[in-house]
Amino acid sequence: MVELIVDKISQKIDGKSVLNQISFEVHANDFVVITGRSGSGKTTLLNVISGLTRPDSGQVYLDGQLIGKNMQKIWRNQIGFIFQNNLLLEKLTVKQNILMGAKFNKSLSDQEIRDLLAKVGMPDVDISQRVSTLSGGEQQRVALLRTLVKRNELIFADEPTGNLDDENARKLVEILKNWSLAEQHAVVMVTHNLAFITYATKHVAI
Ligand SMILES: Nc1ncnc2c1ncn2[C@@H]1O[C@H](COP(=O)(O)OP(=O)(O)OP(=O)(O)O)[C@@H](O)[C@H]1O
Repeated sequence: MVELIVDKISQKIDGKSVLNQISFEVHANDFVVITGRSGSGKTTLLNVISGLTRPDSGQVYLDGQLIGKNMQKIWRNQIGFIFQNNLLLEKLTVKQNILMGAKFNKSLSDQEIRDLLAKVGMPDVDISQRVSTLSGGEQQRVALLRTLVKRNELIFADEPTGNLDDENARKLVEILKNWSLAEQHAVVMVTHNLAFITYATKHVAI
C-alpha cells in the first residue's frame, strides 16, 4: 500500500513565497483534493511532490524513500498522471490508446476494454474507431482509462476536468473516486472547483 509523506514544503518563485510549509500524508484509499485560486501554487506543489522540481525546503517521501532523482522507474511502476490536456494519439483507435497504458502491465481483451468503457458511461462506443471522432468529454474518459489500466497505486491529477462541462466533470471525478475505493488506491487531485471537496478524504487548501 502506497504512502506519500509531504513534509513542510516551501517554495519561492522569483522571490515570491508560493508554497509555505505545506504538509500532508497520503495513504491507500485517500482522495486528496488540493484547492486554491489561480496562481496560488497548486501546480507548483504537484510538481514538487512528483519529483519534477526540488523545493527550497521540505521533503517528500514515497514509501519511506526520499523523492528526488531517478524518478522514472517510480513513475512507471507506482505513479500515474492525468492532466488537463491528456494527449491521446488522435490517429489511433480507442482500443489502441487504452492498450498504450496496459502495456506496462498486461494486455486486455476486447471484452475487457468494452467493460471498462461501460464503467465510464461509454457502453456503445466502437473500440476500433479513431479517438479523434469522439467528443472532448469522451476523449477525456478514454485518457483516464489509459491511466487507470496501468494500475498504479497512486495517481496525480492536475485539473483533470479542466475542459469539461459540469456534468462530465462530476462524472470523471466520480470515476476516479470509485476507482480509488474499489482498488484501495490513492489519488491526489488539483482543482480550482470547490465542489469536489465533497469527494475528499483530505483537503489541502493553498
Ligand atoms: N516558471 C515560472 N516562472 C515564473 N513564475 C512562475 C513559474 N511557474 C509558476 N510561476 C508563478 O508561481 C505562481 C504559482 O503558479 P502555479 O502554476 O503553481 O499556480 P496554480 O495554482 O496551479 O494556478 P492555476 O490554477 O492558474 O493553474 C504563479 O504566480 C505563477 O505565475
